Amino acid sequence: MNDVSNIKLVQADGSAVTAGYMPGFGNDFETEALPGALPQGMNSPQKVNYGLYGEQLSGTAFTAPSHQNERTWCYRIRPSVKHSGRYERIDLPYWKSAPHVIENVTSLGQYRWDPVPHSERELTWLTGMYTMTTAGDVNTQVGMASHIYLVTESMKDAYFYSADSELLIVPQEGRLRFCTELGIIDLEPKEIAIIPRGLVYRVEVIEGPARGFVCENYGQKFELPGRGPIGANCMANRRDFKTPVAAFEDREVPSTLTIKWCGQFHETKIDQSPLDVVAWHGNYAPVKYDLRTYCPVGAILFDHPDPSIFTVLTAPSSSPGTANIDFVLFRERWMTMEDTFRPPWYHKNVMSEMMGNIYGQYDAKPQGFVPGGLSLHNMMLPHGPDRDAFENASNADLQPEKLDNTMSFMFETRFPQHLTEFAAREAPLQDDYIDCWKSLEKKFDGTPGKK
Ligand SMILES: O=C(O)Cc1cc(O)ccc1O
Ligand SMILES: [Fe+2]
Repeated sequence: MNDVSNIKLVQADGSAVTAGYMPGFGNDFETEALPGALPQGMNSPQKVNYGLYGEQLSGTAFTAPSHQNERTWCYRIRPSVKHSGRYERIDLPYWKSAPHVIENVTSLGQYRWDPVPHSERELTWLTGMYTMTTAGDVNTQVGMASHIYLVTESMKDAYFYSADSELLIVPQEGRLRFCTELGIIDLEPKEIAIIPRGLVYRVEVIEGPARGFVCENYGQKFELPGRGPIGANCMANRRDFKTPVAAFEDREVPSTLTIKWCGQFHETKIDQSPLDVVAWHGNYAPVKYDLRTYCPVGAILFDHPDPSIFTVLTAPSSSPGTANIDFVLFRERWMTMEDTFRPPWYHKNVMSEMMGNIYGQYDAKPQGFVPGGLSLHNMMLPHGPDRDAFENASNADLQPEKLDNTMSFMFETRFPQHLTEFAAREAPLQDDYIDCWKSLEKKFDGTPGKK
């Protein structure tokens, strides 16, 4: 258990609190850690209570359509310009950004990795971020990167923000605390969090070592998918998303702030904690979500629908219906389809599929795709159930069956995903992955009838 006692969370009566949350996704929140800190009825009074500075954080263009427009008004001890200075380039050698196409690394292929193991190295949220794939272009704000994080150490008097991206975080092991400008998020496996572009934070280890997956979204923000004829309920429901209440630090200690900007990392020295927002209101905020509240909707008579029915969040691209990224969840559910091959069908997909296993067994790959592991089925590369999954599903007695104790996910992007050198040469790549289809037999013998 790491020491998290240097976190000072303040609530209205000045006493310490643990992380507290407000329900909803994309709604307008207001929260104050000290009574009366939030101006009412206006954003920029001539003087703000408590001597705070007013500052706007814009997550979309000022002129974005109103249903997409996101911004938050912060009332803080110092304006962010005081948490800034001269920037010096630093190197985080394992955190890569697109475009990052490496000569002699072949991204075309079906790949699978065992969990990246922990090592003796002491790693923070920044030094422990290992990029597996990149897609699109960080400079033109399209595409994504997938990362594995291995974190053993809390960031001490060190803060970070990404100007390039929002981060979707999917823990697999350990517990982390995200102390952000807008409040505190505690995160553990079976939950996810989104940290918006531009938001300053520090990551502490509550229970380590921690491992998980990150989807770094360079493009338009994640939103809830439209449910179409499904209606107003099921899948991910807005009320199950949780945004932290305001919490601030008034701490004057020499600190560093690291910024990710156009794929590069820059550091500046500051004299205090930048987590000094006492009150805020708006709709641009970090959020967490418990994946156990995801309500899957599926086929109840026959056939296997497209996996888009399990979309938790989607980050749109400029082409309607073709996502920059879909975050898709394969969790516990009943299989009831009659006369149906129930696991995923064999397929080739124009989208590129990076999958991760949080726990349990995935129905198309009963062996080899293990918790903490990843697989990549890149643009237009054939894949599907391994031989055992095929034989079992083709011959199963089709009673209603619960797929239990299973949680895998997919980061699916319209752009091809390029392997990093780390993914190709250092991470535990399974050389024999494609052999899982080798023993699929030819059953056709020219005669009609089911074989
Ligand atoms: O490839 C995979 O395992 C993911 C997937 C699951 C599914 O049910 C249908 C299509 C698909 O790509
Ligand atoms: Fe697939």
